[in-house]
Amino acid sequence: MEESRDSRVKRFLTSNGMVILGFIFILCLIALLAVGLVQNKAQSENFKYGIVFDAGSSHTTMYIYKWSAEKVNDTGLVYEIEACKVKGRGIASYRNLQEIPVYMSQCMGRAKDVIPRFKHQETPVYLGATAGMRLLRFDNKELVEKILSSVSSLFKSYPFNFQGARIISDAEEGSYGWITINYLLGRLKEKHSPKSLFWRKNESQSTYGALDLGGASTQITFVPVNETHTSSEMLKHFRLYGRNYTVFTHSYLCFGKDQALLWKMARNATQLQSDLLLEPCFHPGYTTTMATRKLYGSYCSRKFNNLDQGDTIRIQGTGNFLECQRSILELFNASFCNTYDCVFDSVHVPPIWGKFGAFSAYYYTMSFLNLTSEDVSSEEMVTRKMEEFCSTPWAVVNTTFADVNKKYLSEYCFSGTYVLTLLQKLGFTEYWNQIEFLNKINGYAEAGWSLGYMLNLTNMIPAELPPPKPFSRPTYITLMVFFSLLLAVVFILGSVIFQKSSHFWK
Ligand SMILES: O=c1[nH]cnc2c1ncn2[C@@H]1O[C@H](COP(=O)(O)OP(=O)(O)O)[C@@H](O)[C@H]1O
Ligand SMILES: [Ca+2]
Repeated sequence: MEESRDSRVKRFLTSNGMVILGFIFILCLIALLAVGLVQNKAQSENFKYGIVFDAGSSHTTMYIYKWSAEKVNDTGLVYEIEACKVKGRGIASYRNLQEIPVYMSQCMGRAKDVIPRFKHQETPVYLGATAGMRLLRFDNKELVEKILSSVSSLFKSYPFNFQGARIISDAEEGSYGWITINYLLGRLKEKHSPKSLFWRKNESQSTYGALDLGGASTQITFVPVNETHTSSEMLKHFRLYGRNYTVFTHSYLCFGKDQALLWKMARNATQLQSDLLLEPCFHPGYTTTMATRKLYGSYCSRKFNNLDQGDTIRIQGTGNFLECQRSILELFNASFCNTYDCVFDSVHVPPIWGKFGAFSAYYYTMSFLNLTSEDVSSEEMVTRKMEEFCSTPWAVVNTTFADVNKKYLSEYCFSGTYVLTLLQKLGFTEYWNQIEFLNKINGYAEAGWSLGYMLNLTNMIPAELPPPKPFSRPTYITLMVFFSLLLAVVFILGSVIFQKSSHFWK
């Protein structure tokens, strides 16, 4: 009786001890998993940063990009955390070089605040200048060098890793814009299906063409269906994520919207008998004056210089869409064309096909005019809107859009008509519904050449596709948890059975 009570107590203690042990074992496993997860999360938060100054003809913008160091070779994972508009005009318009660092340093100060201090030294800074500086280079190479070296010495005085300030080429501007949008839209990398343990390729996705409209130049870049009839200078070859791409890219200097307007007005002003220019692309009732030095001062408008004119001309809007479009059409000289796929400026653009992303001033203009929606699927709809908008008196436009920047507002009739005409000339008449007007893509970053430029210079897009991991991260974690729990159950069961069997043998 005494003995049996003793053995019951012993058995009770042993079996409960096993339970407690098993419990501790499970707790340890859970703790291990939790530590593993937290550890991996901390690793993925090892971020990198990059700074690109887009020195356009009208203004400069500083973009700060951030990405996870772990996922460096994936696609669509870099995002823009800051877009700082540098105060003042484009860098090519400064004659007093002391002014440039004053404005630039405000954005550089912002970069110092936004990027953690311990990352400053490893963060690259690039400045790329576009058509404004290309135009200035025709007139004054020395001044171009001075501007770039003034910017460079400012950047060198900051704790970042300065990588250079230069004018990017036409082809770079077009190609990097194309890379940016296709990277952000996830069009460069084949997607793998996570449903299958065996990775398989989805059908290959086609890329988007890129349309960039600036103030001084405009670019079109896309993969042509057939490149055999295209001049090899306009074709660029890339190998990205294991695939070869041949893109057609062309930049039209002077066909940016600011230079086109100046050029058009200078052309019309040559026929003036007085100092009054009637301008159909401005709203009725809109008046302004312009220094002839400015009107004829650009490389693009200079050939119309009329020496007989005084210091200023008066400009008065008439708000006539048809007249406006007619005067814009005169800029597109097709006299060298001899085949159907030929457009302005004697450049042969291959036939348009596939989807296109239109950004920068294409987007700003069409978004103001409410013409970016998918419902606006034809050229006629845009034409009707422009006819109505251009004929609206300036007083009405001005009060309706009281909070819109006056310079942009006064030019939206011209800009909208110009966008319409330019797209017609590029061959989009039948393909209007193939165009998507893009600004910030999927919330990651603004469309433009600057992200593509940084991706290229930091080697973030590998030529070859990295071999895929056998399991996706969620599958990996699920399997780990499952096997750990199985292990625990087996261990506990084993212990219990062992315990029971040892009693049996006693
Ligand atoms: O809010 C806006 N509304 C209309 N146009 C804009 C707005 N913001 C910028 N722009 C225009 O976008 C264009 C940007 O051109 P950019 O300065 O990049 O020249 P580039 O690319 O030819 O060197 C300019 O024509 C500028 O006036
Ligand atoms: Ca630009």
